[in-house]
Amino acid sequence: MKPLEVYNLHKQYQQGKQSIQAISGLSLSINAGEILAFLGANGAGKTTSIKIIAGLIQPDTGWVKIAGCNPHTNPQALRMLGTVMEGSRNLYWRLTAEENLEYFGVLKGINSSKARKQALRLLDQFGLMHKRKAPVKTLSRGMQQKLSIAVALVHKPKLLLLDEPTLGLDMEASESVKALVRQIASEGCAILLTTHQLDIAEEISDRVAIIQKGQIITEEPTKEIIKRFSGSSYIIKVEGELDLLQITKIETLGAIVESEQERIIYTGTKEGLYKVLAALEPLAILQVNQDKANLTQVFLKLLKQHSYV
Ligand SMILES: Nc1ncnc2c1ncn2[C@@H]1O[C@H](COP(=O)(O)OP(=O)(O)OP(=O)(O)O)[C@@H](O)[C@H]1O
Repeated sequence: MKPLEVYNLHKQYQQGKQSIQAISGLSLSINAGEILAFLGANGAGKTTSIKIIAGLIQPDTGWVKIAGCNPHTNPQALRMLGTVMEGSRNLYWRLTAEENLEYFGVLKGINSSKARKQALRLLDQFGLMHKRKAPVKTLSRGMQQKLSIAVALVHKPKLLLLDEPTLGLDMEASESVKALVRQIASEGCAILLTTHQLDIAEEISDRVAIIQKGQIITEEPTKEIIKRFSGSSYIIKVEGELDLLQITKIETLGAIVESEQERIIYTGTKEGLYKVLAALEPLAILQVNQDKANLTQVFLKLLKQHSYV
């Protein structure tokens, strides 16, 4: 049974006389231990989808199952769900870090002695033990964010909805939250990550789903999508100067010599690349790098392609 299955969701909002189709036929699923980055431009339909998954709003048609339970018909589903939404922290500011964890644990249906044990385990795992007795309002933003995630995990959910986990955090806090997110996934929790920080999504997600105008336009493993969009250009650096004959030879093969940057660019097949490298002999080849796309480029290209469809 998958931690999350979403099938054919549709949702329309009514605004006066105008109807807005926020979601049209959205389906996706996440396996245990997997991080799915759910990406889309402003207004694409991410929040609406997440609110439906969290049982907060009803879809017009379609269904959601969290570990086999539908959150719209079976409240048990919410026991298997943890949510960290940006902007609305799931914490009580006057309570201490430990009290927050215990309180939310009990609220999610675990008994108080288990909640206490879980609280201590999470405080330790999240590096917050020294702030155990500190009221939340006195914690730094990074610590509050870590505690928010810990609180969402206190009842050991199968699925974690994580919205903008590193927004506004400094480098160190951001690194630590990223490592924790990966660790949580490696312990078996499925994570639905929404973020506009595409470098973070690229770094920590296993799979990417891109939504545009309420529809998924792409869903594939992060590494594969990057590979698919990475160019067939190679950047070659050699030791020493090229002579005129070599320059003519490699230019005939389609390479471009960028003398100022002391590099050669070749766009083409691997076989073509080998011919260029052979033409450079006897100079020593210092490096050959393939031009690699990043998720931001992929995302922008896909949105552009699909806006003409
Ligand atoms: N309560 C509402 N009433 C009317 N329209 C709404 C409502 N909530 C969202 N919408 C509209 O539905 C569409 C999808 O919005 P949604 O908030 O789901 O997008 P989003 O991808 O989360 O955007 P963002 O990245 O800006 O948060 C938008 O056109 C939005 O204006």
